[in-house]
Parts: sequence; C-alpha cells; structure tokens
Amino acid sequence: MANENIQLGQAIQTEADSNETDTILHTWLEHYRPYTTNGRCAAYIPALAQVDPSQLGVTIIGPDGKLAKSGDCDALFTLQSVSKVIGFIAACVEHGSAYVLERVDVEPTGDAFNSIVRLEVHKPGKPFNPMINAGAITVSSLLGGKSPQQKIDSILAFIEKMVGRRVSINEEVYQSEWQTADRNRSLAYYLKGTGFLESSVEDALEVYLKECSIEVNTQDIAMIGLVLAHDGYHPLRKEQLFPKEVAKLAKALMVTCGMYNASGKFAAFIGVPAKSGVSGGIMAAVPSHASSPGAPFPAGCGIGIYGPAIDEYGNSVAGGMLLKHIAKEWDFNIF
Ligand SMILES: NC(=O)CC[C@H](N)C(=O)O
Repeated sequence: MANENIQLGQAIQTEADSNETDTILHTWLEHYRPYTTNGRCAAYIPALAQVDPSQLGVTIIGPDGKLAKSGDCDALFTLQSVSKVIGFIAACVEHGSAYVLERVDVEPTGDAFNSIVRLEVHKPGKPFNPMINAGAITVSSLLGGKSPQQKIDSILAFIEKMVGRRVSINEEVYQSEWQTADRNRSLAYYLKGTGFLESSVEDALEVYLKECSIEVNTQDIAMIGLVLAHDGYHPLRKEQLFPKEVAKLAKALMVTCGMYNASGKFAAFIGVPAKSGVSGGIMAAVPSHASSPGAPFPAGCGIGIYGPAIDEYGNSVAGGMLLKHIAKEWDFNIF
C-alpha cells in the first residue's frame, strides 16, 4: 500500500505543463486574498479560532494527473463538514443507499447546518439530509465497524484509497470540538429518542467529531472531488472505488445542500457540486464538459480550496469568490 501511495503522488507531482495554469490561478488567488478580511475563522470551535484568517489556497487535479495549485495549498486543515460527503458515501457502500436513505432524507432545509428546529416539525424526526449535522450524526452511526475506532478506521482507509496517503485526526481540534459539542449532543439525543441512531449517543458523536477533525490539505480534497467528478472511478488508480449511483446521489446532495443555507446561491451563481466545512475547506467536483476554447481541465477535475475566514453561513468567503471566478473563466458551471 505504501508504494502505491508514493506512485500516486508522483504521478501528480511530475506533471510538467501546469505552469501557465498555475500563473493564472495565482493571479486570481492573490486578487481574492484581501477578501478574507470580510470573514472570520469559526469561533465556536476554540481550536479553529486560532488559525491565520488570511490564508487562501487552491489545488485543481485533472484525470490525467495534471495539477494546478496556488497559495496556501499545502496548509493543513480539518475536514469538518466536507467529511459529511465521505461519511455518506461510506455508509452507502456499507449498507446500500436504500438502507441509508430510510434513515436520512435528501431534502434541503434552508436552515443552518446545526439547526434542530425541523427535527421535531418533520415527523417522525427523520433528518432532512446527510449534509447537515443531524443527518451526518445519523450517518456516523451507520458506518462499517462495531466500535467508534473501527468506524473511524474504515473512514481513514477509504480516504487513503482516494487521496493516496494516510491522513490522521487532529487531536487538538477533536478535543476542542468534543468539549464544546453541546448542540451536536442535543441533536444526537433527539435522534436517539426518535430511533434514528444505530449506536449510543456518545459513540455516534465520537465518530462524527473525529471524522470532522481529520486533517487534510487542498490536494487531498481535490483528489476526492476528482473521484466524485468521475462517478466513483479513480482515474489515477484506474479503479472504481464506489458505485456510480452513490456518486450521483452525493453530487446531487452537494448541489442542493452542500453549502448549507447558501446552497441555492452557489448553484445559481457558481454551478458546481461543492461541499464546504467551517474550517474553510471547499471540495468541488467538475465533470467532463464543453469548456471555453483553450481552458484547462476539459475532461473535468477536482478542486480543493482552503480559506479559513468564513461567512455567516459557514462558507469560506474568499474561497467561494475564487471558486466562482474559476468556474466562470473556465466554464465549469454544470447547468
Ligand atoms: N459546518 C461544519 O463544518 C460543522 C462541523 C462541526 N464539526 C460541527 O459539527 O459543528
């Protein structure tokens, strides 16, 4: 496995012709970096409040291994809600999507990601979708493995297959989240009460919060975006990692619910399936498309962005602006 990972990394790093694309990307990135001051690092998780808010980085990977990157692309950050896509896919692989969708719906809410209000209004308490906390905590209890440790190991192994390296949990962020998880704990208790959790409250929370605390860089999430863009097929490994039908579901959820209660605006004005996290990450999946003449990545790509200064919805301010610009210039809008 270790060898395979090195080869996967080299296939990407040795691509020579991305310099011109890097230069353009760099100009755009530095143009949007000043807008980081319009946002703030998430403060409700104390460990996240300490990071440098002026960071902005991007990595884009094509199916041939072509790589374009700029800015703080190598900075490490935690997945946070980007992990919700991965958990959903892993649970579908484990049980089949029908089983998962009996426990979590596929409807956007228009409410904040940690909202509790609809759980009681929407009888019989079924979470609206797996991209909000209530849905993701439910999905965490469905992951393969008996103990929280086994479930987390299965997620780490799944991520390793996609990104080509072993990622790990940022213990400081995990502890910080665990100690301040009152709201998530209340969601989990409600879900236990309505019968949607398949594990204890504490076990589901441990898995969910550890998943959120997995540390990655922009290349890692670009790689996952690339696999999603290719419907579960890993173009560098040349291997189908999960069923096409599951990838389609995940991407539909990213478009409709991936950017929390700003998902409508993202679909309307950016038009790329994307998932954000409060740490400032955005993972996007761009399918093969008829691009503007001369634009890079005509066969699709995965995009990873990091910009920890977020807006009131929990989305990276400058990261969203950069993604919008890239999507417009290179004709990535899927609609
Ligand atoms: N929107 C997010 O990224 C939220 C994830 C965070 N761990 C939480 O549960 O609050």
